[in-house]
Amino acid sequence: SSFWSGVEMGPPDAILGVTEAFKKDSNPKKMNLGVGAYRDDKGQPFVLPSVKKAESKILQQNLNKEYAPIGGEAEFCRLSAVLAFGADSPVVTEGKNVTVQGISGTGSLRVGAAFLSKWLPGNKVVYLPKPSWGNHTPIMKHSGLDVGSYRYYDPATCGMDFAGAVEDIKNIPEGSIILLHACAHNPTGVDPSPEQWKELSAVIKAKKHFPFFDMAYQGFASGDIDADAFAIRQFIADGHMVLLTQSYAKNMGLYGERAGALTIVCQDKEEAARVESQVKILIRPLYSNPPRHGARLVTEVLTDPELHAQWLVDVKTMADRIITMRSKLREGLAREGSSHNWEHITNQIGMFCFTGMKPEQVEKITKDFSVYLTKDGRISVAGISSSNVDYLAHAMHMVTK
Ligand SMILES: Cc1ncc(COP(=O)(O)O)c(CN[C@](O)(C(=O)O)[C@@H](O)C(=O)O)c1O
Repeated sequence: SSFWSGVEMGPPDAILGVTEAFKKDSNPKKMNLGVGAYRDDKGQPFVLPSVKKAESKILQQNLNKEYAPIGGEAEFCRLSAVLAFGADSPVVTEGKNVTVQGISGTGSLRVGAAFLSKWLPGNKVVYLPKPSWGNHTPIMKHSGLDVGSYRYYDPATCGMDFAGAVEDIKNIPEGSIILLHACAHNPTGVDPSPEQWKELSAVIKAKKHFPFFDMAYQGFASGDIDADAFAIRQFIADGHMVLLTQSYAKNMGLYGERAGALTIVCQDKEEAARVESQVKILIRPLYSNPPRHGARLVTEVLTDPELHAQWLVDVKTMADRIITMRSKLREGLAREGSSHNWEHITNQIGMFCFTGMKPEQVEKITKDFSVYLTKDGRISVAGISSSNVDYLAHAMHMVTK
């Protein structure tokens, strides 16, 4: 017998498994609305022009392939902190930030959670919004944290259950970890308003909770880098010490390059030095040091003024196309004669739309129309184009009428 005869077949990933099923479907009208990856209006992956130019500049520099430092290149880390907090933020100007390069958003979340699990003096339970990104729970559990939840989404309105969120956060044991999506909430596309962020900040502060921000979509939600960083900057202004993870998968299209960052805000440089030493001690046995190409691309784009300007255009182009597809889908459903209120399709923001379709309707739209999406009814709006939006509206109408 084999060593592995006891290994059972695991279930396909709830999100990435949808793409596997999509690839097996021979229907020419099939649509993949599963994984949160941007596609242009021809349904093709999009390498940002700013990134392409940065790449050719880098190749001409004949750089070597030496190991990066455990925490990644210092310049990449500095630029990531500036992007998130703003160049004039005291977090950056007073060196209160420990910022290391992570393996995109997922790797940054994993190291951040491991750090909290080992060093946070409070209640080592992280409370996720209900619902949250499917991978958050296993990432947190693998890091040694227990996982709880707080109300966030209201199925009745397909909007935010703000009163429920505040009440739950008030009742969570003092000094717990509250995970917050900085913008473009996944899977619901529902974000707090600026006023609601201010109230959440006050409640979290009053309860001495620890805010853990996951910012995987900065710039990608509204098309404005600074607008999408409102929440994180508000919490800093309100005096919170936060942990932040960033990803360049979406806003720079660096999905497969795995470029991301983890920041832990400290009270001063001395404390930052101690914290950084412990973060490196966690990284070394996990993957030793991060991949360099993606970090070099980010650094080139953010430091070359022409490329930085081009990048702002590129990220706004992506955000605007998604916003346009939301409107076209809603108009298409109205044209189909749907009697439902689909306002949430255009009220929600970012990569995803939480359609409100029930699991049996999701099953039917996949079986009858080869439209692929996750069981929770989430669709990646980026998978919609002007050539398939009417087909989708028809399919959604047929399974929801
Ligand atoms: C809230 C959130 N946080 C972190 C990540 C990690 O992203 P990365 O490690 O690639 O930087 C994602 C990506 N989530 C997906 O877009 C999605 O939900 O489809 C998809 O990329 C994924 O991996 O699931 C995310 O939605």
